[in-house]
Amino acid sequence: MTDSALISEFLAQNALKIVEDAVKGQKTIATRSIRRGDIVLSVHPLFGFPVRPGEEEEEGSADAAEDPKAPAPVAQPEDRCTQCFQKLPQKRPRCSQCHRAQYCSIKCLNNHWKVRHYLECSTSKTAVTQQQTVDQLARRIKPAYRPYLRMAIGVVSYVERARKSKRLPEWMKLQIAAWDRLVSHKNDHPKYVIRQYSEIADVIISSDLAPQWLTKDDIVDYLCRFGCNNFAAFDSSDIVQMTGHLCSPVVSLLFNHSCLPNALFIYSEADGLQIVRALDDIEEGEEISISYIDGLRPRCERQTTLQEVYFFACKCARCAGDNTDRARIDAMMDRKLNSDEKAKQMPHGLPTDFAQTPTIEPWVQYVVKSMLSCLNNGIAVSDMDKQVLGAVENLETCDLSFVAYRHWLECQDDCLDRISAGTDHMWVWAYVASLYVLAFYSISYPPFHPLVGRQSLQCAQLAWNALQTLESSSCAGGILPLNIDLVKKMCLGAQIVHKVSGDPSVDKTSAKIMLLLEQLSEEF
Ligand SMILES: C[S@@+](CC[C@H](N)C(=O)[O-])C[C@H]1O[C@@H](n2cnc3c(N)ncnc32)[C@H](O)[C@@H]1O
Repeated sequence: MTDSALISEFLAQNALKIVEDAVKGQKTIATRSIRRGDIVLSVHPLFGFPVRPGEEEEEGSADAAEDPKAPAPVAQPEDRCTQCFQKLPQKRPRCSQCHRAQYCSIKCLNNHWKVRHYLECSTSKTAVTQQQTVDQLARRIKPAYRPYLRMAIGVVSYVERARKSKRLPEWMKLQIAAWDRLVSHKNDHPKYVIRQYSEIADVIISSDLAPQWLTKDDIVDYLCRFGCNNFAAFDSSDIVQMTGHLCSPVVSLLFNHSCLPNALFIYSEADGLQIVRALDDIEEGEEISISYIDGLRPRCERQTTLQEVYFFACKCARCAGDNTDRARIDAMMDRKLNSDEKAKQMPHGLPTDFAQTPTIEPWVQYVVKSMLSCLNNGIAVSDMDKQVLGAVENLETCDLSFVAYRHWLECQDDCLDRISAGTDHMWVWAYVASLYVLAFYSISYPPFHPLVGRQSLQCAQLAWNALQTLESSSCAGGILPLNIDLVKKMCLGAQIVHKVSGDPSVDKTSAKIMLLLEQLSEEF
């Protein structure tokens, strides 16, 4: 089957269609209506590997490469599972053939073998030598670019395999066909990035890992493609902690970016699949989009990253500055604060008098309540705008800025630390801090984003703790910004949202809190 036929067949199987787009190159539309939470597609990434300590510095950092002639440092042991990228336990099964691949469980070992390791596993001696070569080569590259070197070597080995053998699994043929069609934006990358890519290319060419047919230009082109098409794998339980690097050309090829996307990609650790799920109902003919960056970032930051890394000016509804609540909030977050304003807007940290009744700014309460009631009723975000807009109208004059929000995030950590010290009212403050985060999440992410659900559940858990400690210290529940109905709604919100990410543990926890709240409300 030709490359085009492979891709067309995959699209047809998943009820998707690629169409040309004057601005974005091409885009993918649904050829059937898709329900919120449905899987749009799932595919094995072409290549992926866990993050390594010390290789996560910002791109362009001044960190120098190590002197390759210097004595080799004690080898940094891989501390993550080759399949799921989770931290390895003390007892870690290894592949009995190459002894190199390590896993957190026999299940991961078996899954990895069945899907790809049977193809790449070589004798223990060859595998160790190859790994040592890659590690040695990596020392000649700045830490931030080492994942690029590993990725280029990995992709080259798969392309080489495809050239030599026609008997590859279908998913791999599909991924390689898609890799060939990825945009590279070769002429758009800044000179200093191309210089780094050239250095990596030189290092690979000079090694015995480079096949004969590979030129330096090929490698630079591969690195450009990887630079604007790569994915991070996140821990599926919190979707925040980065666990690995993935190269999944099919997903890159198909989905454009939106700061308010209608789909989300997740790395499903158990089976090593990259899964794209609908975050909202998607109509037949509608474009399916994902977010390349964290939607929590303010508009100016998002636009800069999208321009510098992906080479386009984002004109999605959220960025276009239309008259919605989200656009207003973005405008507020973008506002440059002079130092006087900063001082005025910074909350002074958490009060030390914990017996004092905490206050939540009305707009935060309003945004949270509106969002949760929309979640409960399954209302679309466009209708939610009308409700939230009233609260957001006041934002321009409100004291809270993005700077303050960041500060609140720190306060939240601070709060959680202090909770362990055992002060009863700290739970209330932790709840307040987490409400601020929920308000920002609910205006920055699509309403059914798993992070919104997780945060709702955290608020509910903190509220439950607060209610309990207040009850035991005989404080009147009424004076608090704690309302049992609101907390129940949060649990429900969390349940609904988590149906989208398919995490059953959230359902269980929220059902338990709901039950406890029922008992508590009878006592009040
Ligand atoms: C991962 S590819 C997506 C597929 C791409 N549209 C194509 O035609 O091959 C990423 C590239 O698509 C384009 N792109 C993605 N989202 C876009 C958007 N919202 N607006 C304009 N261009 C976009 C940019 O050129 C970006 O570097």
